[in-house]
Amino acid sequence: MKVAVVGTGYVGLVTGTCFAETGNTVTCIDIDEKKVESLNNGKITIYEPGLEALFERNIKQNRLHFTTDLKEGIEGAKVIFLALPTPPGEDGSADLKYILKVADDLGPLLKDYAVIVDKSTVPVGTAEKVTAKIKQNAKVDFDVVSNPEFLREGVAVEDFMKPDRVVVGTRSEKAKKIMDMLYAPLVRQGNPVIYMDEKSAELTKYAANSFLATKITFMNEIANMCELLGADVDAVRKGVGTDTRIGKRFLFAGIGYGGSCFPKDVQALAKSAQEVNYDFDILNAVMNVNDKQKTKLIPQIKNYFAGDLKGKTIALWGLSFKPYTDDIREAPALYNIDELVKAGAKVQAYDPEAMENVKGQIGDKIVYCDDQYSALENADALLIATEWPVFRTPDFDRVHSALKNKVIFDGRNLYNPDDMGELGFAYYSIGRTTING
Ligand SMILES: NC(=O)C1=CN([C@@H]2O[C@H](COP(=O)(O)OP(=O)(O)OC[C@H]3O[C@@H](n4cnc5c(N)ncnc54)[C@H](O)[C@@H]3O)[C@@H](O)[C@H]2O)C=CC1
Ligand SMILES: O=C(O)[C@H]1O[C@H](OP(=O)(O)OP(=O)(O)OC[C@H]2O[C@@H](n3ccc(=O)[nH]c3=O)[C@H](O)[C@@H]2O)[C@H](O)[C@@H](O)[C@@H]1O
Repeated sequence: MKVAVVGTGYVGLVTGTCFAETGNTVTCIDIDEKKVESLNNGKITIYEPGLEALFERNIKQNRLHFTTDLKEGIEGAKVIFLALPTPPGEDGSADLKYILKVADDLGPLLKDYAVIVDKSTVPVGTAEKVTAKIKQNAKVDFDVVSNPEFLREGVAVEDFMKPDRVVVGTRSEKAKKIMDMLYAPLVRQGNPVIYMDEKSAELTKYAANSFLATKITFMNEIANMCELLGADVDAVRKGVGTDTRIGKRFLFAGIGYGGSCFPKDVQALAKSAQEVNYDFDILNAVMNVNDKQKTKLIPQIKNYFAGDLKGKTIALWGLSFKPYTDDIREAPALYNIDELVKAGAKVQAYDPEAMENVKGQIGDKIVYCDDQYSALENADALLIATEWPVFRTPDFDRVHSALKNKVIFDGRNLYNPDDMGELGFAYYSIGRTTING
């Protein structure tokens, strides 16, 4: 099948590459000329494990193409995905300007029936809006389908190729048949394509992300209680997670959720609720708790240094919002950097993949180090913000001898507190015993 993907970012590039891998001929379209030039030169534009090999293979086999020209890109396409940004607008609601602009552009360009697919995360009613926009100028029949994406960055290829489920919102039998054909290779192992109306599909995406953000936040509050009551959040996590009604995943306490989606989608759902005069109280609490949680270790760091961080150097391990990605959108690390620098500290950071992106965003506000140990040179303390595997079993002797004060503030609960005590560290983590050193 011929497929077009408009917007070649995280979701668009993964969608395009994976559908090429299942035999379709795919053209990805983007307005970012530099991005398209790089992709056309065979240079992948995002770090995503496993994607590069598929990208290279499908380019070589002539199934994957890139262009900045929408008209050329959608030529002959039976399915046109919209994988465009939906950032928060000034009031927190999802800004649909990118989607509606492309919908406007698409109308006059359609030559034959096509299924236009909203892959972006969009509020309820967007499929209707996109339909109306395209209809203004379209001379042919078309359907607009909502097909939200549930992939996680860092495991995007696996999530895309073996989805738990695929949600498709459409009431058109014609569109349904085409979507069935496209997704058949991905749901072969028995995970379903769930069909529903467009509005329910749109809401499903916000419900899923908001529920997961709530689950994490609930555990973060339990962790905060653990600290006050002398309990251990890891034990509690195991104790509750083995109940299959609760499930083991997304119960890890830490310095809050970040990323390009949970923060914006929780906010957008809260805004949608407001628009229909509904007080979605839980979501407001989730946002408030997460805001506080991100910098939860800062008062403890300040306290350790008797309230004064002026002239102190803090080593920071991890900048991306989670491991296996170079994405720094809403990364808790950035909020901690702000607080530390504001308090007069110098930050020396290392991240396996995200340093270029951070440099692009905050420049020389911090020092960028070649590896995790250089970040410790002359540092007064170590703060861990992202659970990259390389931080899990470091050479603790090296860490110990490099740090001026033998203290670790661990925002991702990487180590066992007792072990840290035995190794001679003071150790602060989330929802567990503090080792005062
Ligand atoms: N990043 C993720 O893990 C996930 C994101 N989503 C949703 O998918 C959507 C896209 O997200 P990302 O891929 O992360 O965004 P992104 O920002 O990485 O990529 C969007 C791309 O669209 C391009 N673009 C903007 N206007 C355009 C136009 N008129 N024509 C062609 N291209 C245009 C941009 O240049 C950019 O390359 C959002 O709604 C997001 O909420 C959903 C699931 C997962
Ligand atoms: O809509 C989206 O963009 C995507 O958002 C999330 O995926 P992603 O943001 O890539 O990453 P997650 O693995 O969900 O992690 C999000 C944040 O939650 C944090 N987290 C996650 C799990 C956990 O137990 N504890 C926890 O603090 C992570 O550190 C990270 O900051 C969802 O998991 C995807 O299903 C969804 O498609």
